[in-house]
Amino acid sequence: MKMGTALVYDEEMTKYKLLWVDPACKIEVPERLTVSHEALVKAGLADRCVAVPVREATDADILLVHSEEYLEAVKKTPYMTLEDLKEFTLQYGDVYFHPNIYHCAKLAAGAALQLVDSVVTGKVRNGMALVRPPGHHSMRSAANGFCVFNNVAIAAQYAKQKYGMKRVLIVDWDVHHGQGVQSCFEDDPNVLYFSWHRYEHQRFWPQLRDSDYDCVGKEKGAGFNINVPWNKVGMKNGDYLSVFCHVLLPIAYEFSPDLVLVCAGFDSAIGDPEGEMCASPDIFAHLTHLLMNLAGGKVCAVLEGGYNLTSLHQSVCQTVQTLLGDPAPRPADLDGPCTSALESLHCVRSAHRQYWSCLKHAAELPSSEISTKCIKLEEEEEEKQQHQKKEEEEKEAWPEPLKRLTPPVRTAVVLPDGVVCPDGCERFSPSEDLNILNKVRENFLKGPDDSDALTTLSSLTALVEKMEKNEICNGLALVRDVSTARMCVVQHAATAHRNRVLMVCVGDAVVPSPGTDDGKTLLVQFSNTESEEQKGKFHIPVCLKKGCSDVSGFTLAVLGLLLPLGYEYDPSLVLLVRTPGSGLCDAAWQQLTGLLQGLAQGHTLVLMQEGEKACVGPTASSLLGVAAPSLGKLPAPLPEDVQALERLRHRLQADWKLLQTTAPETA
Ligand SMILES: CC(O)(O)CCCCCNCCCN
Ligand SMILES: [Zn+2]
Repeated sequence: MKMGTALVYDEEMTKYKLLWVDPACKIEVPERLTVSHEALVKAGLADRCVAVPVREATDADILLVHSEEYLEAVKKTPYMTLEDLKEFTLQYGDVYFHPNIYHCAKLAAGAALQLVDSVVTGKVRNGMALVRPPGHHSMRSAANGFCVFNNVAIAAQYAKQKYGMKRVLIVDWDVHHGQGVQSCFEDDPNVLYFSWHRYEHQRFWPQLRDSDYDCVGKEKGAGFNINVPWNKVGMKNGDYLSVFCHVLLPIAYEFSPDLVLVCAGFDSAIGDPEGEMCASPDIFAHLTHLLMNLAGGKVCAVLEGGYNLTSLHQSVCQTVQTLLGDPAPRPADLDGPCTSALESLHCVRSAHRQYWSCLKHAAELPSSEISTKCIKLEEEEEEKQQHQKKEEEEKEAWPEPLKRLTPPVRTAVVLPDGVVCPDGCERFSPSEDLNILNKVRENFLKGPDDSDALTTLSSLTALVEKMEKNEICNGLALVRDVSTARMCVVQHAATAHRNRVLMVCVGDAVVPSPGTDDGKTLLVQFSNTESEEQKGKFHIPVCLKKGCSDVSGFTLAVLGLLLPLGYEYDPSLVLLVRTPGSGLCDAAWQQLTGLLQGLAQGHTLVLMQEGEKACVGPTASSLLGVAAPSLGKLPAPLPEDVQALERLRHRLQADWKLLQTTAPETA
């Protein structure tokens, strides 16, 4: 499977700027590109990428989205005087022209197409295009919001036309609504457009009614346009992750795209004067990671906005480093979604219930139609506070994202002699560490002669040690006795260090509750056996009617339950245990293994029964960072499973805030 990350950049795109006074446009400066590229170079990330040259988009490329008259009009701008340029600009909103902007706009669109070519032809796995002018606001016949040509919309049409891509997902995490993208694809069921954006009940630019959650697409495209309006500023990492886990990912997996395009705007990060949000730059490592198992990993990120030069370059680095396959940093102290975000979440899920089976049984909008439209009153008086907030914003400070050091060894394996070590992995040699051997001997060995158990268990203990020291990223062990191995790892990890271990068990073997409910271990078990006894906060049995053999139900449980739990729990180690009889297909297993690596800095330890030899290769592939195979278009999950998950989420959300999908009952 092809690895490699493309980086498309050319300094020519820095060679235009605002030539007159216009407060609305002064934030869109050439330095946005130079600081981003220089940061990638300084962090040693640019060198790790495959440099892909830009090209000019041709007329034919541009006409995939824009009208001839618009293109002909823009073609005249290089020859205009300053006065003509000002005149020409007046017909559009919040955008400026420059003698060289037409050239740069062709390069920006061409860069996106070069990126699509590199990814779709398999030259690289994924990539990022650092471009300006941005694109997602430009309309078929109009420039808008610093945008001239709609880079990502052109890329999507290009991918469909040139490569016969059936389904394209566009994720727009820029803090503004990409109305240009929405209008291009709103009746197209082959392009799923997702956007969140600062909205404040239509009071924030571009103040469009069509940016609200109830604009779901038109005619055949109904359901394929997802708008998540932020009606308050100050949204944080927990708000963003909730929307990914409870809206975007379930629908994206059901849609099963052949290609993922990202309108990668970073004005949704903390410090940005436009967004006024509070999400930290490292959240983009997680947002990127969560998309990387879709479309077989074919992810193309194209820069849109981002106006705080510090959070911009930090966010760009977080994104590119994740595309390169480096483990994401731990998501520090996540809060649950705020009330306003929950209202938006609830409204979006209700608006899309009828289109997506993953949402079919999402909480019904009460007859009072909790729309986010009626909360204007209280918003007015809060208006003033927001302005004071703006002043504070200037001094907004946030910690520099932690260095994401990649361990020297990516994947270590503990395998019986007869099993070959998968390519790219490193066989982990048994430990000679005496105190480990003695501890294992006295705690876990039954008979004295159990030498190969001693070898296995001491190797596992040593492996956990090396993961704790970040010398090894992740591991895989094929063991005779999974339950003893599991206890050995949990006991070592939990006592030896101030660890939290997330244990995910897949299969029907009954797993005893972890010793205590002290929170040192969170056990989530997927099976088809209904457990009668009431479990504590840290033991969550997920019962699916057909167990893990039903990919749709399993995927929904992973995305809407396991991931939010995992992010909120924020473990230092993920122990993924597969017991026989899980009925889980390889692709679903690899999706699970891939997604879980967003936690614990990628420290995932997979334990499998010796009999599961056939699963070693696929598991190793995911642990090495290769994207999991696509699950294909997911059929509807069993209604009883969706309802069971809703009930489980409802029961647990008091303890686990990231499981919430509706606002607490307003008094
Ligand atoms: C690519 C992008 O979405 O970031 C462009 C945003 C355009 C914002 C226009 N209004 C600016 C008002 C200045 N206070
Ligand atoms: Zn923006």
